[in-house]
Amino acid sequence: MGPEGSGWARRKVRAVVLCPQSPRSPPAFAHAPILRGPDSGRVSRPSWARWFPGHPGLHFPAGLPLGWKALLAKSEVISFPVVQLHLNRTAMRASQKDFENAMNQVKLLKKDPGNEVKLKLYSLYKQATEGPCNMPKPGVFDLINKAKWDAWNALGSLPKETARQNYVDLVSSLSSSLESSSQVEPGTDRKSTGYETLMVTSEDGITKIMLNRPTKKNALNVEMYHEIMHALKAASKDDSAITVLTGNGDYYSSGNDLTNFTDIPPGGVEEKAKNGAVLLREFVGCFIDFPKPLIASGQCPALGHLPSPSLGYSIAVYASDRATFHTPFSHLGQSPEGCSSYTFPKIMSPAKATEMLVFGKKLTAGEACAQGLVTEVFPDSTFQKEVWTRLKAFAKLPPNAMRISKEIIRNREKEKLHAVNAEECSVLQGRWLSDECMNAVVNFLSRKSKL
Ligand SMILES: CCCCC/C=C/C(=O)SCCNC(=O)CCNC(=O)[C@H](O)C(C)(C)COP(=O)(O)OP(=O)(O)OC[C@H]1O[C@@H](n2cnc3c(N)ncnc32)[C@H](O)[C@@H]1OP(=O)(O)O
Repeated sequence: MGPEGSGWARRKVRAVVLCPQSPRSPPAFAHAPILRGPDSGRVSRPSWARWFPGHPGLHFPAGLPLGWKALLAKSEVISFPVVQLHLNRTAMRASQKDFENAMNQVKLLKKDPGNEVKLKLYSLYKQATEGPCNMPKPGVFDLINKAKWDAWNALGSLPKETARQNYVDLVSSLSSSLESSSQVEPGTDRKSTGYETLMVTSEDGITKIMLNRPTKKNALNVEMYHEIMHALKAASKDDSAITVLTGNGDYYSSGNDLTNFTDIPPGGVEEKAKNGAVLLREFVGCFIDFPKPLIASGQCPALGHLPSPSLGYSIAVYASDRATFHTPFSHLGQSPEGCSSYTFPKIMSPAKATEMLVFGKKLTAGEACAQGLVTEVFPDSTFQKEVWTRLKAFAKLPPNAMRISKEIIRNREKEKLHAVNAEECSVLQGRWLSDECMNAVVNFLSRKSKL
């Protein structure tokens, strides 16, 4: 079926990829060339699409290793429909109808999302409907209109369709975070800090960093990696006593966003793998160096690599009896990261760590607690109440004493952890260039596999 076929129109859209090079950079798709979609007018084309063969004007990038070339060439012959399907689904973006639905959803929000979010909604709405800011700048004393103008103007030349998609995504995350009371922890809507992929709040001596891409199961796209690092650095300097890491929605996290693999820079996949290793090393380094008590609070399944740093370096891990812990590195043709190759065998036992890290065994919260990875498990129904009562009590303890105690517990290991992190990232850099990894990613993206 061709791109204009009705099957295309009915398929769901996949996430588009962000570019890893610059911290807090705008999404790569904001600058991508344009394709025409069946029901959404002009839609941006994912930058990775040009590396897939079989489409007019698509070619192999310079520096593509033989293994990948062979695989891509093979997919041209035997799996062309898969690649075609994926391109099409990605190319389709939020339709006018999705946008209108989102506008109606905003009116139905039961809680005020706060001024910062409202400004974001306003600016995305204006950009989506009128394009770049076209109003004269209000005077300095016209505070409200000036704030609105600033927010809209800050979107620069973001394409209308990207603004429309971002608006729909934002409303969707707001709906799930503000409306789902069982998932929302105290303090969630008190302070929004302008992050795209996180909700960060600070209250009662506790800074809470909540992963906030519930529709993508909190998969870590490149922006989220940078935002988590930014939030951790800010939390290490703020006046809170403890920091809590948690996830919004029905997954704590689904690990690395596998679409990260599809945004190939001009230097080819080798440059991509190198950038990924640099990013991961810096990301894990932030956890190693984080000076305050860090508590991971997981009510839901955690998958992939966020569990590794969270489990390895948190001073405490609280889980509900619904949570599971899964590090399926081999399934994805990858290898352990987040220092899990060092911390897991120490915390659990080499044999149990092998089951988890090599064979990808998924642990229930109870099993993870019995293995020492999780501090305590609570019933799902009372999880939030019990954990937050405890956290609030911890946050009243003298902060300097807690910081110094953490330091003395962890500092002897710091150098070792940084060395392990560097080694793991270097091994992973090689794995990302392997056919095993490429196959696993293609299988997920083409919907042939899930974990
Ligand atoms: C800097 C580099 C670091 C490298 C080291 C990292 C290693 C890892 O993290 S390994 C782990 C990678 N993660 C995965 O392989 C998980 C893949 N996801 C799944 O298997 C499933 O999505 C699921 C089991 C997590 C949930 O299944 P289900 O409840 O059926 O939900 P959907 O599959 O429909 O997911 C909804 C939506 O979210 C997208 N999504 C989920 N996880 C990811 C992901 N990791 N990467 C990209 N996208 C993800 C999924 O594609 C769906 O999107 P839409 O189709 O657009 O609705």
